[in-house]
Amino acid sequence: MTRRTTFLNLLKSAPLIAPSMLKCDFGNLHREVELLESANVPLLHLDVMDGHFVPNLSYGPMVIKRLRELTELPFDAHLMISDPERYLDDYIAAGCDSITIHIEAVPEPVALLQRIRDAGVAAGLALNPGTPVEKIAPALESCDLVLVMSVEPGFGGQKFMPSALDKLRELSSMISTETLLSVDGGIGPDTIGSTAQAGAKLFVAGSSIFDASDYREAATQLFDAASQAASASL
Ligand SMILES: O=C(CO)[C@H](O)[C@H](O)COP(=O)(O)O
Repeated sequence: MTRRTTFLNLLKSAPLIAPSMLKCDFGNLHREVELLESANVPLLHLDVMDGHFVPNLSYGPMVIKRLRELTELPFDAHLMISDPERYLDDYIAAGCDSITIHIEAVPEPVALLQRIRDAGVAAGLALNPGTPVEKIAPALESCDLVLVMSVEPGFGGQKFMPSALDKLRELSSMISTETLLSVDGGIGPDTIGSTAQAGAKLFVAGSSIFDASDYREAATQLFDAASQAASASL
């Protein structure tokens, strides 16, 4: 079984709440991972920023490799970087289970998505708030995951942009049922329901988990809100 197959199997347990490891306490990574495992989250979302594609820097493959030694939770890596093809092998070797690149960084992404799949890793494509869905349409068959940004990428703690809802609705009618539709930015108890109704299955949550005193309670609240909204829209 490849990492890609295991990652895609997660879809069966949707809604999936993915803590965004941009907002964690980097001085206590081991403790943070333990707390997230006790919170029963199904995966971790790793925000990789290069200070060039986005105006912020986070962490790279060395930190991810060390994190990999701390947990068996699947890693959903979101590369907010220019020239991802240059660094791809490092993220594969670091133990990522899915790797998402940005259409704004790779306007012709099919070959790179295929390279990710050939490495046995799930391939994802993200689009920024200002990018229309048509830009990624030709590449959708090469995607295991599609990530709709509901804030401008770069920082946690921003306000959810409702324009993401139309994109989620449009994409859910375009992708296969085996593709994970993901949303990232400003996801909390008040916003997750509308994104679940619009078709999202994987919800990246930073502030709404890491600013809470009890990660388990926060993740459960998000899971329940997404489940209720998803079943109400059936
Ligand atoms: O990719 C990101 C920012 O580029 C983060 O994943 C995202 O913003 C999560 O943080 P929050 O839930 O606080 O919005």
